[in-house]
Amino acid sequence: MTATLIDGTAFAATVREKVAAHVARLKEVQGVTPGLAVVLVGDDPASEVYVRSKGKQTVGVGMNSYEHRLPAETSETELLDLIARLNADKDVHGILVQLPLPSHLDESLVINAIDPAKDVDGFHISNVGRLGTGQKAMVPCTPLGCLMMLRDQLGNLSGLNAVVIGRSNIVGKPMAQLLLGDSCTVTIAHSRTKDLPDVARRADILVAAVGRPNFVQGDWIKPGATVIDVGINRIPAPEKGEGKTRLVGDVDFVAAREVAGAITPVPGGVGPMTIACLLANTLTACCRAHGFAEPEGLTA
Ligand SMILES: NC(=O)C1=CN([C@@H]2O[C@H](COP(=O)(O)OP(=O)(O)OC[C@H]3O[C@@H](n4cnc5c(N)ncnc54)[C@H](OP(=O)(O)O)[C@@H]3O)[C@@H](O)[C@H]2O)C=CC1
Ligand SMILES: Nc1nc(=O)c2c([nH]1)NC[C@@H]1CN(c3ccc(C(=O)N[C@@H](CCC(=O)O)C(=O)O)cc3)C=[N+]21
Repeated sequence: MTATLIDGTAFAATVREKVAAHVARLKEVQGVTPGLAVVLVGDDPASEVYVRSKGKQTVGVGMNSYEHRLPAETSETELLDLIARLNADKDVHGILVQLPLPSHLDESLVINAIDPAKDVDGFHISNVGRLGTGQKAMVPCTPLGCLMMLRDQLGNLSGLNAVVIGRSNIVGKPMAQLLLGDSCTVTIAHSRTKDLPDVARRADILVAAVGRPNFVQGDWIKPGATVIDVGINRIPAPEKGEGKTRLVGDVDFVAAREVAGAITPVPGGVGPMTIACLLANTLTACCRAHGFAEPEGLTA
């Protein structure tokens, strides 16, 4: 059996359409345009690409995009000053500080300086606590996108065994919280997990967020399982020419698609959904800030 491909590119386009329709209504009825500020410190080329793509898509759904590019040697005080200004700016409903930050800047300190109501990444300690206690939160974009695809694919997730490989604050942990929120039986695996292949084989839902190319093997997958590949790994692709690279996930896709029931590809899976969910979160933050009705189907 060959697995169903979960088309993240197409799904993300439907999310953006919903966001765009809601934004158009807000502008017409309320005279309010949601705004997203993205802050990039330094000139990491991969981050450059993502930030540009975010800016384009933000404008594409009718929202305002504010890009702030700061030099790598920006001081913590300068960055905190900018965040304070964005917190106070009523035209800015969402703030995203692109990670990783240069090593002289304290990531937790910077993230926790963002107004939690504008924290569209969902990384602020108050949003993390809210998610963990089942209170209304801003939910991290990547796990939110994964949850949307899982609900669409499987309907009700209740009672399913979910295994998340990876325990980072930005993907693994919030993913586990969301799956628990949908009443899955959740296991979080990581680099110290014993017998990882056996743990993975129990999963009806397997989420790989490891950061190692083709790490999850075909025979780690329970036949019929739904596999979500979060990994974005750039590897050499000499077949495309000297010095060329290509993107692969954390799952050995060719082997896995023969065993899984459904699987997300890389590229074209979780990545596009992450950006679509960032736009959805900005719209949600704008609606909450103004006391407007929230969009349906775009939150956890
Ligand atoms: N598609 C998207 O939108 C996004 C994709 N990503 C991608 O997802 C991947 C994960 O990102 P992120 O969570 O930030 O990564 P981190 O490096 O922060 O976390 C990786 C996790 O994988 C675990 N791990 C590493 N090696 C092994 C191993 N041999 N066996 C089991 N577990 C292991 C680590 O365990 P331990 O904690 O024990 O060290 C850690 O918990 C990356 O490829 C990243 O590029 C990230 C964000 C968004
Ligand atoms: N504060 C913050 N929030 C983030 O959400 C955040 C971040 N920092 N730092 C970096 C990671 C990574 N990330 C991705 C987003 C989109 C794609 C994406 O669209 N990928 C395309 C391919 C893009 C390409 O070709 O390079 C795909 O998978 O199809 C990938 C990765 C968000 N991150």
